[in-house]
Amino acid sequence: MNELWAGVRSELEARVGTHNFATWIAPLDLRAIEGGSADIACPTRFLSDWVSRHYARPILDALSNQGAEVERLNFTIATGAARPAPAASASPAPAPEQPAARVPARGIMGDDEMSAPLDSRFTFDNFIVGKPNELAHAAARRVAEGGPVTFNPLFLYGGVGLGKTHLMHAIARERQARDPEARVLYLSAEQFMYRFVRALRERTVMNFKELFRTVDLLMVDDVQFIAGKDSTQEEFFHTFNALVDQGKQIVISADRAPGEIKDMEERIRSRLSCGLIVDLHPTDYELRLSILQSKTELFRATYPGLTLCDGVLEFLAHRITSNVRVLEGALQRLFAFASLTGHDIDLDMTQESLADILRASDRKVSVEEIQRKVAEHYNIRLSDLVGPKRVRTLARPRQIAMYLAKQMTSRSLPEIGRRFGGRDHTTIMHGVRKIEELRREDRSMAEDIDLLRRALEM
Ligand SMILES: Nc1ncnc2c1ncn2[C@@H]1O[C@H](COP(=O)(O)OP(=O)(O)OP(=O)(O)O)[C@@H](O)[C@H]1O
Repeated sequence: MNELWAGVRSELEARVGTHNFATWIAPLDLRAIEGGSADIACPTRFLSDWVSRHYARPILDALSNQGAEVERLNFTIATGAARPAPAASASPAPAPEQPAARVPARGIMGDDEMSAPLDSRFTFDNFIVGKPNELAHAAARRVAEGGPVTFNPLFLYGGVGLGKTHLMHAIARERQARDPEARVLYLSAEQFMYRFVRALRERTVMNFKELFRTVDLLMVDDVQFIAGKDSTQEEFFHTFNALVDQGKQIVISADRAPGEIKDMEERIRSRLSCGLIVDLHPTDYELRLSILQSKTELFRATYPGLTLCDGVLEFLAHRITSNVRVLEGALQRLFAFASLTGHDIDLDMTQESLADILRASDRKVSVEEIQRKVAEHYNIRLSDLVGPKRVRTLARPRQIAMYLAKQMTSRSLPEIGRRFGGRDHTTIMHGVRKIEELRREDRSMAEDIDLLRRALEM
């Protein structure tokens, strides 16, 4: 069934175009074919209505071309069972302002193939800065300016979809714009490995080495990929050292801090830790709202005349906390639906058309898990965490647990209060506000909370 559906999907993608495919077909899943009827799971009623009205014929044709005898499509609404919707997909949703232009960075030594394409949307101008990413942004800007190398490497890390690649592309683009002669090389660690393997196969390792050792700025995205790949790590290590020795800037990104990358050789970890290590923290509400506001301006230019009702962006910023890519995809889908149906983008339409994304974003961690984790982290007893004692050593962790419970679960304040030994909702509100305040003022407190949040999200 999977193979058949994969064939149907690729045929449909070619027939309806990437954008329509991502919006309408990607969220569908073929479950069974019986008695001439194909059972297709679909995340929302809205989507199934639209697909059955507009895409039934292409789907039937594609099924038949793949050898399946199907006369009817039967859509069922499957909670949380669909394939990733476009918003949650691995590749960024094409932004409206430009047709996702990917242009190669100026390659080193005239070889354009060496540098991976840069996404023209990933610029500093399009990067929204907030508390969670301000340090990463400032460091990226500093590197993009060029001049004497002050920290080497710049190591950017953070969870999925928080803007690492965006910043890397922005650095490459800006640096190249400031200094057209500079040899800037941006590529993923995976591409580094493939190029190295190809050089081994084609016996062109000397050329490979020369190319990589003569760049002015080397940027390697998702470096965790080479963990456990011995000869690639070895080559990476030598490239790294050669460039550092020549005073050339290196920028690295990864999904975690150097010390936490498993199967990475110790000497590489230690090299990676030598420069500036900057964490892109999970987004907060304010940053999500600013990003949504900025992306909305872009969408308005592509879909003029659509009405976006009050409260929709706030609702999205509140409910979709996972990552910016999902947030962007959600907005993209809303505008696409609205332009096709002529509806205003209001809360009802948002809830209906994004039901699958909202469900997936529902925070699944429980208040009890949060309490356990916080108690463990501060080395106090769970019974003390929820109990009545007011000493500071218990009260602060308790307020942190209340804050996380508010942030990470959909429980109301009274519900949280009940789970904290029957406390009143005003006590919970006070605790949440206190921590919000402390987070802003006290960096180590903010880091502690982020650490706990990440541990709970794992
Ligand atoms: N602060 C921001 N302002 C504007 N757009 C952002 C911001 N952060 C992330 N984005 C957007 O979110 C999407 C995902 O970002 P990006 O690809 O850079 O994430 P990443 O951290 O590299 O994730 P991954 O680990 O999956 O590679 C991109 O479209 C990017 O433009």
